[in-house]
Amino acid sequence: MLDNEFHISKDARASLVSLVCPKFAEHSTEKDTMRSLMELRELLNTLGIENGEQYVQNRKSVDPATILGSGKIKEIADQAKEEGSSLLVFDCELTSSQIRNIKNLTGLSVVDRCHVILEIFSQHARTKEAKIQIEISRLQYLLPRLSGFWTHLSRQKGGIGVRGGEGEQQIELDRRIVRERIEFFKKELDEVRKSREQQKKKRQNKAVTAALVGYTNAGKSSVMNRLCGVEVLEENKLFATLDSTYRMLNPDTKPPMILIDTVGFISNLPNTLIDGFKTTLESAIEADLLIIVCDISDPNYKKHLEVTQQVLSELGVENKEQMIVFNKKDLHPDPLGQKIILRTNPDSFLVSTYNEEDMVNLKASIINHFLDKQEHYDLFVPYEAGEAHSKVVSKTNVLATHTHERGIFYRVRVPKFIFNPLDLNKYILAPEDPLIEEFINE
Ligand SMILES: Nc1nc2c(ncn2[C@@H]2O[C@H](COP(=O)(O)OP(=O)(O)OP(=O)(O)O)[C@@H](O)[C@H]2O)c(=O)[nH]1
Ligand SMILES: [Mg+2]
Repeated sequence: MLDNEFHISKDARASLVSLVCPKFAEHSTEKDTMRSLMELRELLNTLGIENGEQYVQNRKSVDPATILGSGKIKEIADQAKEEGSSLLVFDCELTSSQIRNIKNLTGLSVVDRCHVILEIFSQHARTKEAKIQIEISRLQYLLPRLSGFWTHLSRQKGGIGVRGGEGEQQIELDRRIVRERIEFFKKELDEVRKSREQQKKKRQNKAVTAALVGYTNAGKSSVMNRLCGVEVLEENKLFATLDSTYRMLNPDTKPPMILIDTVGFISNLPNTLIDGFKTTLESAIEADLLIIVCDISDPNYKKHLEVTQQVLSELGVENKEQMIVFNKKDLHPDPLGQKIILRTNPDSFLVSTYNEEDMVNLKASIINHFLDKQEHYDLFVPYEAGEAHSKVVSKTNVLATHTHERGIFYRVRVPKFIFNPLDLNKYILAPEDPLIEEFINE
């Protein structure tokens, strides 16, 4: 059930296939396998594909030709056909020859977890950059697997009975077309990036940014909507958000504070996608603060945090300042467990996006986090320095002012990178200046 562009058809009914094998990462115990299968079901639901039975085999080692033993595969195929499935979805990555072997054994369409994730990304991308980036990732994923899909394609095109040689030629042709398309999209991407770089430069040093990151469906977009009073798409679906969205968190501070909503993470994210998504996550790489949102009501929340840290370290930002927001506390009615979680995770908050007070407090904490990082300056600006007064008022956070017969005393808070170019250094009062004492004690 793949179309000519190798998209998975929504009309397909899918049967899920997996294994428990001590030597296979993420599938070494029954618990791991089941957790991952649950997630695969969610992924298929997100695609709108009906999912049927799941079939799991316990194995000492992986069969290199067909992952599970060929006898078991045939048995699964018979049952899958009986339940009306036309698609086998393997909850692991399959090579081209594995896809081909399993397809030849079963006569069913065969896709893997990576293909499903790519399909969702492909459907949910909104901006031009994300669309191009995902198409490149999808084509790069397809390229080495074309021969695996090909018998299927030939059948779809009414090509039953094509001779082996003809098939090989066709695959070569397909590969060339795909390679050319990858090149084409890469050039397009370069163009789009150039204009984004320009926008980035405009933004730089004009605002401080915090990026909401974390596992898919944790509630990142909901936090963004509540804190910034906007309406970004929030949905009970995996990967509802694919493009970074920037929204003003607080326009009244100097510089203004901006919150960024980003694409969610997931375990077993294929490498081709991580590379592709570095672009989408660049906003997180550039952000001054990472706010990790975690769904505390999910029994696998620890695993989700682990995956999040893993992806962050793959992006090279694991040492950036972090804050953890444990969300959906309304679905986790265990006060003792909540206390333990907060104590074991410093710099963390427990919230529900449905709770207004929680959102007010969280917003204040984020704003204070930035303000606390700013430098304090005590300035004395003579009345005649008209422009300096307007710079102080418009570019810094004024904490206190006192008028004097010769000028105005200002106690301000502002990041160094904003203060230095303002050329106000000459008005800074030395800490021992008696004027400070006079004003502060007033
Ligand atoms: N019960 C409960 N549900 C919540 C809470 N916060 C968010 N949700 C729900 O969780 C689902 C996912 O929320 P999103 O904000 O779309 O999650 P996300 O992290 O942006 O997800 P992706 O964009 O897919 O990565 C939605 O159905 C929200 O309504 C909460 O505090 N409590
Ligand atoms: Mg989202």
